[in-house]
Amino acid sequence: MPQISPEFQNRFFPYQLPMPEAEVYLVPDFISREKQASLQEALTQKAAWRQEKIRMFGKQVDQPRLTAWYADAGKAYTYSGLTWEPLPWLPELAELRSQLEKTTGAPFNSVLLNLYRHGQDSMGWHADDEPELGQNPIIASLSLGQERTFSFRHRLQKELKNQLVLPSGSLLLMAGSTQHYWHHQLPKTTKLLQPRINLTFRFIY
Ligand SMILES: O=C(O)CCC(=O)C(=O)O
Ligand SMILES: [Fe+2]
Repeated sequence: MPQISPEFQNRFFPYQLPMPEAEVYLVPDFISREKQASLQEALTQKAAWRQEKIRMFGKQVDQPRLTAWYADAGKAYTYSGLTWEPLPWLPELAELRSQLEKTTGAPFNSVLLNLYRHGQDSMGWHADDEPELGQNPIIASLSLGQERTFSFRHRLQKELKNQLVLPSGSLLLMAGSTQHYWHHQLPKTTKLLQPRINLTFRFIY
């Protein structure tokens, strides 16, 4: 099972969130200030954004965000009931992957991109616990652009919650038993917001 390195755990200990039965780090400025805007621009232009549908109350409706999925050849992934065929890595994504692998000591072979166009784009409560992610998945989630609120809620003790703001350039790393015990979401807001790109790097078996 892939593990995050003791070097990462020591170096980023101050950034670990105080959540029981979880291992979550929020590292601000993981992507340098100079790189954030150009990366967001490049990915907005070049990523193969798709408008996927979801079934809601028996109807097909647009997912409230655009998505794109890149992975090593031969990997297929089922996500919210959709099966994805991987696209070859863009150079920008390959570079982020190697930066993440170097820093965390963990391997990543896929990345899901989410584009939240405005405050009404969102992602509902879920855990990243699909079987192909394995027992204790390590999910490295990068944010670019508009800062957004992100929340955690314990799956058994519903009163245990944590709400954070994900700034541009930040890394949210979820590891250990986080996905077993916690759900997370990116809620809608009525505030007028600029676009945000989220990249979640994963390892698929
Ligand atoms: O946009 C985010 O920060 C959350 C994305 C997420 O949870 C996911 O892709 O599974
Ligand atoms: Fe997620």
